[in-house]
Amino acid sequence: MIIAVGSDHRGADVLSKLVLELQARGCKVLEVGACEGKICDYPDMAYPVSKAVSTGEADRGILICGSGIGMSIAANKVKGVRAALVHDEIGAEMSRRHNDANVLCLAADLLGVSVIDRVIKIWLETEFEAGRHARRVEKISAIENDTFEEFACDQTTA
Ligand SMILES: O=C(CO)[C@H](O)[C@H](O)[C@H](O)COP(=O)(O)O
Repeated sequence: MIIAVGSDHRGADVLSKLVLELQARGCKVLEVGACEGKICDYPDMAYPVSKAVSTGEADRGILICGSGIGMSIAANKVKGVRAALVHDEIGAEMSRRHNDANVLCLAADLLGVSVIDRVIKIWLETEFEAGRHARRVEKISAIENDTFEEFACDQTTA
C-alpha cells in the first residue's frame, strides 16, 4: 500500500515515528507534506497529501496536526477525498467499514503513541463493507459533484 503522509509542526514528532512504523509494515511512504521541524501551516501539508490520494498516486493518506481538525477540514476540500478525524479504535474501524475513508487525520496534541499505533493498525487493516454504505458514499460524491438532486428522492432501504 502506498501512503502519503504529512504533518504541521505540532505533528512532526508523531509523523517521524509513523513513517518508520509504516515502512516496517511494508508500506511505501510518500512524504509529500513534511515541515522539517519548522512552523508551518496545515493546509500546506493537507493539500499535497490529499492530492496524491485524489490522483491515485497514493492509496491512502495520513495527516497529523495539533487537533486534527484543520487537516480534516482542508483535506475534505479535495475531490475524491474522504478524510476522517479519528480519536480511537472504534472511529478507525467505522471510518473504514462504513465511510471508506481514504485519509486519516490525527491529533498529535490529544492522543498518546499507543492509541495512535492501534488506530493506524485498525485503519489500515479494515476493509470497506460496501453494501448500503456504498450508496451513502455515492451520495457524498454526488454532493461533491453537485449532482445530488438525482439522488434526493430515491428509496432509502436498509
Ligand atoms: O488545525 C489545527 C487546529 O484546527 C491544528 O491543531 C494546528 O496544529 C494548530 O492550529 C496550530 O496552532 P499553533 O498555535 O500555530 O501551533
